[in-house]
Amino acid sequence: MVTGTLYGVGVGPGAPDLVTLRAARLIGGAAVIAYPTLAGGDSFARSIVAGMIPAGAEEIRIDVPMTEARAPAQAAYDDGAARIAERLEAGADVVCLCEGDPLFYGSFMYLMARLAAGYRVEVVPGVASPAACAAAARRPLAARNEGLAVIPATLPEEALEARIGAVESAVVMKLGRHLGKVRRVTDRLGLTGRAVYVARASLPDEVVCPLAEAPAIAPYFSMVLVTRGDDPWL
Ligand SMILES: C[C@@]1(CC(=O)O)C2=NC(=C\c3[nH]c(c(CCC(=O)O)c3CC(=O)O)Cc3[nH]c(c(CC(=O)O)c3CCC(=O)O)/C=C3\N/C(=C\2)[C@@H](CCC(=O)O)[C@]3(C)CC(=O)O)/[C@H]1CCC(=O)O
Ligand SMILES: C[S@@+](CC[C@H](N)C(=O)[O-])C[C@H]1O[C@@H](n2cnc3c(N)ncnc32)[C@H](O)[C@@H]1O
Repeated sequence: MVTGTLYGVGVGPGAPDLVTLRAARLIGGAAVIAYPTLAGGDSFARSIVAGMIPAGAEEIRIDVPMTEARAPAQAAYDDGAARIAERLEAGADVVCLCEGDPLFYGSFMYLMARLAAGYRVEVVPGVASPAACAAAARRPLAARNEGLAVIPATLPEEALEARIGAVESAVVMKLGRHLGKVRRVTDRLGLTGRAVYVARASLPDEVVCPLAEAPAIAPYFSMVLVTRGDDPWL
């Protein structure tokens, strides 16, 4: 029997009308859908495309412990990949949902690493969150000869300072409880005044404000955009 195809489908940053036509077509025709969930809770990725999932589609929930320790998440991906492989072996295609873009800090890459040697894999890119945050803030990410660094706020404070201090423009992701640390760093670098905070871009409760006015603890789906020097796009 011919085995099924694994699709890694980006569903964008939150607004359902930022889902690509290709993603919508695959989700709308899916018999088996897989997605990551957090501590038994709901899936953000699934909520974005809930209106596109066919009634009666089989759903594979992969409960990923989002902890700093790698081993629990790895065990969850092992288990999820095994359940997906069963369906692929039976000839079914599996559509795996991923918030934003699947290969940009996305959970899908860990499933792909486990399944790509044995099965056909196709990846559908999605609107990645830095693009959505730049749009929300009406702020270019990079221009002309500028570089743009993508920096996780989960790094230790000294590493964060070295990296933000070394680049022209940065998007600092994964804020959550790390926001205070990021603000201390931009204060020391004299960049707080050039930094914008964006939370839940493209969703109805989106927030855009100067970093100085951001809450002390941010939601996980938020980031800071930093540019230094003169605005090169002027
Ligand atoms: C450890 C930690 C640090 C870090 O972010 O690196 C981390 N997630 C943390 C927190 C957290 N994550 C999420 C919320 C809910 C917010 C809410 O619902 O409001 C919260 C907040 C909370 O728990 O309170 C949701 C979430 N996370 C990812 C997706 C899927 C996606 O976006 O694709 C979704 C949406 C799922 C959905 O669709 O519903 C993906 C990833 N998150 C990872 C790690 C990697 C997986 C682990 C691994 O494989 O090791 C991976 C794959 C990215 C990677 O590999 O980098 C950090 C621990 C706490 C801390 O340190 O503050
Ligand atoms: C695990 S990464 C996933 C990134 C995703 N695959 C993408 O392409 O954007 C999660 C981080 O993406 C950022 N993020 C995702 N969606 C967002 C949104 N709608 N608004 C603001 N930040 C978002 C946040 O910094 C969050 O901590």
